[in-house]
Amino acid sequence: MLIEIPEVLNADEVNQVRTILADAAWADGRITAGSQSAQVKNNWQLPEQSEQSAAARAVLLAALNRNALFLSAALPKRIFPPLFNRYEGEHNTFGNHIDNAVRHCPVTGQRVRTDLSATIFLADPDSYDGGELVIEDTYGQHAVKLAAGDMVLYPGSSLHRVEPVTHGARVASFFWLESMVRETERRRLLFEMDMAVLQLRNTGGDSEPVVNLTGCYHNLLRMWAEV
Ligand SMILES: O=C(O)CCC(=O)C(=O)O
Ligand SMILES: [Fe+2]
Repeated sequence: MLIEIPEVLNADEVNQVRTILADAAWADGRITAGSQSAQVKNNWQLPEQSEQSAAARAVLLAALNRNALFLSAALPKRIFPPLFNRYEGEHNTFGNHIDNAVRHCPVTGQRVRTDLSATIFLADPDSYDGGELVIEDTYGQHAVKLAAGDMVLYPGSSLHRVEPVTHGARVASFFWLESMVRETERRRLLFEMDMAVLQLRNTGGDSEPVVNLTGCYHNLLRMWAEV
């Protein structure tokens, strides 16, 4: 399941993050790549321990933690501290790869199973050419290029790539998370149920069947969640 979540960051927060990143020292993106993805990775990344990473990350994590759609779709257990990347010049790109299954976080010292991968776009899509995030799933390929502040969430098991950036600069945050519900299909079912219940509540209020359905949602979550 691929989910696009609009305006995770509002315009002020996008500007805040852009200002923080404006005078950051970018490093070779291969600093966090596994041996296979390092062969196809050609971009820039902010060192995860840098002051700017910490400041920009704080803005993002606050925004993620208040976003109901994100919380419902991801059911996060552990969020790997968001990283920042930049594709600019000499046709920066990141070829087909699947993200490492488990990541060790140098900031928290925790291991995170990458059930979900995420990108939050930070540059205006009109300001650069190329740079689509192409994600393959059982329904084919999806090319994703979103407005600044928007996020895409997709299963960590997906083959994906970033198309070459042929003009301008593509700046984004990317990260992984471990979900309380490991299986994509279970998570998807819960998300669809949550959204449907929300719609019913908004249109018809808390009728008895709606209360019962809400109970079913929580009882399924109780059955499947690892916390
Ligand atoms: O830049 C992106 O949108 C994704 C980056 C990516 O796939 C990765 O760093 O593993
Ligand atoms: Fe990736």
